[in-house]
Parts: sequence; structure tokens; C-alpha cells
Amino acid sequence: AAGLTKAGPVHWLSLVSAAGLVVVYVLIRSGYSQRWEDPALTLFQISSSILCTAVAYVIMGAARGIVLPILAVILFFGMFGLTPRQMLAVLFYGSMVFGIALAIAQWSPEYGGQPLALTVAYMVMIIVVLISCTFLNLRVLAARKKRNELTQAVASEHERAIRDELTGLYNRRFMLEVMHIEGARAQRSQQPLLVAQLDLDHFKVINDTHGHAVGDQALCAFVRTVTECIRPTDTLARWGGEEFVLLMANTTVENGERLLERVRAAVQASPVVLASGAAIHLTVSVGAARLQAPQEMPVGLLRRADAALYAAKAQERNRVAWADDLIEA
Ligand SMILES: Nc1nc2c(ncn2[C@@H]2O[C@H](COP(=O)(O)OP(=O)(O)OP(=O)(O)O)[C@@H](O)[C@H]2O)c(=O)[nH]1
Repeated sequence: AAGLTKAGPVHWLSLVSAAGLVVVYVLIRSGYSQRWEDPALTLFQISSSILCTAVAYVIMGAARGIVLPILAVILFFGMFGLTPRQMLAVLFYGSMVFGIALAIAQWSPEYGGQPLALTVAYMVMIIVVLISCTFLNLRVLAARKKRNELTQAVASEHERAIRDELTGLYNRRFMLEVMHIEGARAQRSQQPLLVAQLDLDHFKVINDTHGHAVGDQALCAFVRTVTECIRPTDTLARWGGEEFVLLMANTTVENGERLLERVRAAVQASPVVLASGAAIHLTVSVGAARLQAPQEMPVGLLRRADAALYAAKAQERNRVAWADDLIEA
């Protein structure tokens, strides 16, 4: 429009560039590009944009200095989708394409003719833009990689903080948090909430007879058995040693009785078979209680479940006992 160069090639380049953008836009917005490895088509967009910019450099005559910031902008997009290796490939490709563009612009009869010193200055600036943007991108990519590693490390540290290492169940600390949340939810929704303490019977004998490793194996087998009996909305945690806590949200006492009886029977019916072929028979005693008032969560509720567990142990074990208030009910 400023009359600095021939309008025809500029119009053609604008048309081809715009058509390319439309094609990319349609491919991405339609979801068609999802089937490809890079759905954002970053590498394609960057390489074709560099090519268009290089052509622009050739045909724009006195206005060719405009391409330099555009080249930088194109390269910055590499930060969001390219790997360091691809970024270096882009640097190499950009140098090649602009090398050819500089040569054509200098020596072609149609577009050449600018002072050689100006071409050298452009060349230096293009090299500066290409190399500095690439290095900047590589640094940003490295920072992003570090941040991702950090995020993963934080996530795995969090997992370690809330899980029991042996069984993979939630640990006591996390379970107390869950109990607070579920207690508040039960109170607001007026839904019944049950808690049960499960304690393996005579576990010391297993350890003493077969060793600690077999004891560990038995604990894991017990957890598998119980997990198969409960619903996803129930939360099982290892309280410590051979003692576990099961939180049953939105569960009536009748349903809880059925569930805990099922757990007790499943544990009794699932002996742990050792590599030697020997089988260890496990039984579990369970003490259960229902949340009565939100303020008793978790200490009061656990205390009543614990008292029920004590009663179950006193009654020859391998049984489910309920807290006092529910015995009469
Ligand atoms: N293998 C193994 N044993 C554990 C672990 N934690 C606690 N124990 C053992 O569990 C046993 C618990 O023993 P007690 O508290 O006497 O209970 P019990 O023998 O199950 O008897 P009752 O509960 O009265 O039926 C001890 O021998 C502990 O060493 C563990 O992580 N792995």
C-alpha cells in the first residue's frame, strides 16, 4: 500500500498465508488434528510461517526490515509445543531458508540492488534473532521441564504423605482429614455415617510363627480381601499395625451390618497361601459405631468403635460388635 514494492507478489503472499491459516484453523477447530501427534500443528505452523516470512523478506523491498520482529514472534510459539530437538531443527531450517532469501534478495535482478552493507546488517540481525530466540526457547523449555518434574515430585510426596507404604491404603493422618470432611457432609445431608475398626486376630502368632515378611504378606492379602467387599464410597485406612479403620458414608446400620459381616466372612474364607504351599487362616474382629453428633467426629466416634472392638475381642474374636447405643436399637 505504501508503494515500496510490487503489489502483485505481496497480494499473492498474503492470500497464500491467509489460506494456510484458514486450513490450520479448520483442522484444529474441527478436531481433525487430534488424530496427529501434535494436534496444535506447531512444527508445521512454525516452518510454514518462517517460509512465508522469508518470501516476504525477498519481495518487500525497502520494507523488509518488518520481518525481523515477526520472525521472533514465530519462534516464540515454539515454546508451547516443540521439543528442544525440534527447536534446534527449526534454527537450522530457519538459517537455511533465510540464507536463500538473503541471496535472492541481494542478487536477483527483480528484487536485488540494495547496498551489500545493508544485506550484511540484515543477515547479522536474522542470525541474532534466530539464535537468541532459540536459546531463549531452550531455556524456557528447560524451566518447564523442571517445573513438571517439581509438580510430579510434589504429587508423589503428597501420595507418600497420605498413604501407608506397605498396603497402599490411606494412612491415619489422611483418614482423620477424610473423617472430618465426611462428618460435615453427613451432618449437612442428614445421611447416616458409620465407622468400623478392624483388627486382625492373634496376628502376633503369625509373625512369631512365620516371620515378619509373611506377616506383611498377610496384611496385604487382608487389605485385598476387604477392598473387594466394600464400595468405592467407603474409605479404608490403615490405622497402625494390624488395625484398620473403615468409614462408610451414607450407610444405614442395617447395610453396615451386612457389609461388615460380609467382610468378616470373606477374611475367614480367604487363607493366605504361602510360597511353601502352607496356608495361613486369618480372622478379623470388628467394632462399629454410627455418628451421632458432628462434634463427636472423629474422637468420640472412634472411641465408641474402639470400645465395640474391645467387646468383639472379648467375645472370642472373629465377630462384628456394635457400639452400645446400637445394641439396644
Ligand atoms: N508383619 C507385620 N507385623 C506387624 C506390623 N505392624 C504390627 N505388627 C505386629 O502385629 C502384632 C500385633 O499384636 P497384638 O497387638 O498383640 O495383637 P494380636 O496378636 O493380633 O492379638 P489380638 O489383636 O488381641 O487378637 C505384633 O506382633 C506387631 O509386631 C507390620 O507392619 N507388619
